[in-house]
Amino acid sequence: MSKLLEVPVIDIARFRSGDEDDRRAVAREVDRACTDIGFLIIDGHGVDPALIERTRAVSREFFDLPEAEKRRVARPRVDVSRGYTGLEDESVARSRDASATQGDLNESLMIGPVDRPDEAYATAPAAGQHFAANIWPQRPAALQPVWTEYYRAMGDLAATIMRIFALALDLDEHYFDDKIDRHISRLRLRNYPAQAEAPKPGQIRAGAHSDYGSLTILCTEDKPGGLQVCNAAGEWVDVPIVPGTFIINIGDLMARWSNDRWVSTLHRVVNPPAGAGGAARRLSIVFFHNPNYDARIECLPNCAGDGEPPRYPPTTSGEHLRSMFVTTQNAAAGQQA
Ligand SMILES: O=C(O)CCC(=O)C(=O)O
Ligand SMILES: [Fe+2]
Repeated sequence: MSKLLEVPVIDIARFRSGDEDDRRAVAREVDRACTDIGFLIIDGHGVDPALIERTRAVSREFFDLPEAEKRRVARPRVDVSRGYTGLEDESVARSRDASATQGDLNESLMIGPVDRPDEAYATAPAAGQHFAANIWPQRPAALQPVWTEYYRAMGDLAATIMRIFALALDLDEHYFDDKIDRHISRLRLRNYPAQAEAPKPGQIRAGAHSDYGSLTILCTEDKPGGLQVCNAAGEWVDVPIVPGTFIINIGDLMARWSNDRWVSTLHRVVNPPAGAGGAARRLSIVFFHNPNYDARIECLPNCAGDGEPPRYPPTTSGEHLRSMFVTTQNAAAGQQA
């Protein structure tokens, strides 16, 4: 079978409520998408569209506030991935290429876990800053409750997807359950403003990068200047926007777990064409699902074999993520990690 070169749409309702054959059929489709392109679009996910709309509305309201007010909830340190990051303060491409210095043309606000596990676990030395307190803006007042609800909904959806992943990797469906039950995921809203001035040479909305964690759940909108992925033929292809769906991609930890059977694909967000005007403003709701900080990330038992040794040294979710967070921040460059 030739490789998929475009991102496929997969209906996961058949996994959520189907019989054994349906569930395995979904897992096979997902395995192919993760092997060939690392991205898929999911339909039939069961998330309430009204919750998505409310999340979008409160977030847009936040980004419309004056810059000085947004800076009041600024990200405090490079290793604390919470709060507001301004336009050009970050270069995600640096996660893969140390020489990439152009600031990304988006601003963002992010939170981490909204439900704290027991205190000893949350404050253990290995927990680092992964359970740092969230930094909530005062306005809009509805942002905290709405984002909290959205974060929980994404945690549940990610748990379902991780079960599909387990089946797709020929593991017990519940293999990942105890590795994600205290997940250190982040919810990040990215606002890509319309571009009144031409970007600098080489500067785009989000530079080429792969995501760092287990999987990402993206809800975006159909605007000029969108998401592209680099397929197995080395071509940048647009990810289609299908109303009512989420875009899912696997992150580096899933690639490491599967010993590169699955690909953590390079992707980027390109600029709108010159003259696109105000219509080019784009808002993405990005949920980065990350396993428990102490989850060991090492080649899965069935992903290595004769002639196929493990390609990566073992690490933990917490350590891998910390090292990626600190390499991509411009505003805080030079600050201690
Ligand atoms: O906004 C998008 O479409 C993608 C953003 C992204 O890749 C990221 O935040 O990691
Ligand atoms: Fe990304």
